[in-house]
Amino acid sequence: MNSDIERVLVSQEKIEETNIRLGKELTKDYADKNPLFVCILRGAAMFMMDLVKNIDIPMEYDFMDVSSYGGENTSTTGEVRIIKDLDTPLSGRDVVIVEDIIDTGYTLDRLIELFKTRNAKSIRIVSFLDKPARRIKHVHVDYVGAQIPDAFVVGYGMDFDEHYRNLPYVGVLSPEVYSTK
Ligand SMILES: O=P(O)(O)OC[C@H]1O[C@H](OP(=O)(O)OP(=O)(O)O)[C@H](O)[C@@H]1O
Ligand code: HPA
Ligand SMILES: [Mg+2]
Repeated sequence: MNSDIERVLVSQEKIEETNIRLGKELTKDYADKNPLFVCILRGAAMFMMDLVKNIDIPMEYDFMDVSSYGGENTSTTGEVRIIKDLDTPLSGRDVVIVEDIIDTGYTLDRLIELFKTRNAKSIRIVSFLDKPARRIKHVHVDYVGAQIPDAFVVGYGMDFDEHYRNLPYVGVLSPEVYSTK
């Protein structure tokens, strides 16, 4: 295990199981809807690619890049910047927003508001992780992989200062790593 990781929260095995479960639920709920899955870069990229392999219906996907946690920060600024917008029109579409983690809820709150103005037919959220203890903006998360305690986690797409995204599991980052920065 990476020495900067205090403990593993979601193992590779558990990740696989979770993606199979979520894929089945979404396959059932979106049959005949041709949903548009919207991956929120960069954190959700790894989850999205695993998830869609478990979805067995016609569907499309697109990517959007937004950011709120800058550089060496473990807390949000509350300001959500759009770095890359979608290429697909949302009007009349059944949209599924794919996130890696919901923390304060600012990112999702902003995205839901924006997608409503683009006349999406429906908007649902699938997030690999949910950290309810830190929620500021109340957003309803329709599909959740796992709830986690209030700790800064990395791996499986999630970063600290752009590192650790490639870890194949989710782990709690040792506080020494960011307190000595
Ligand atoms: O609920 P919130 O407090 O808004 O936090 C969740 C968001 O923060 C992280 O993204 P970040 O903005 O750090 O960018 P990244 O995905 O490129 O790492 C994470 O991937 C979520 O998108
Ligand atoms: O715990 C976290 N880890 C990485 N990125 C994040 N963005 C919000 N919360 C987190
Ligand atoms: Mg993100």
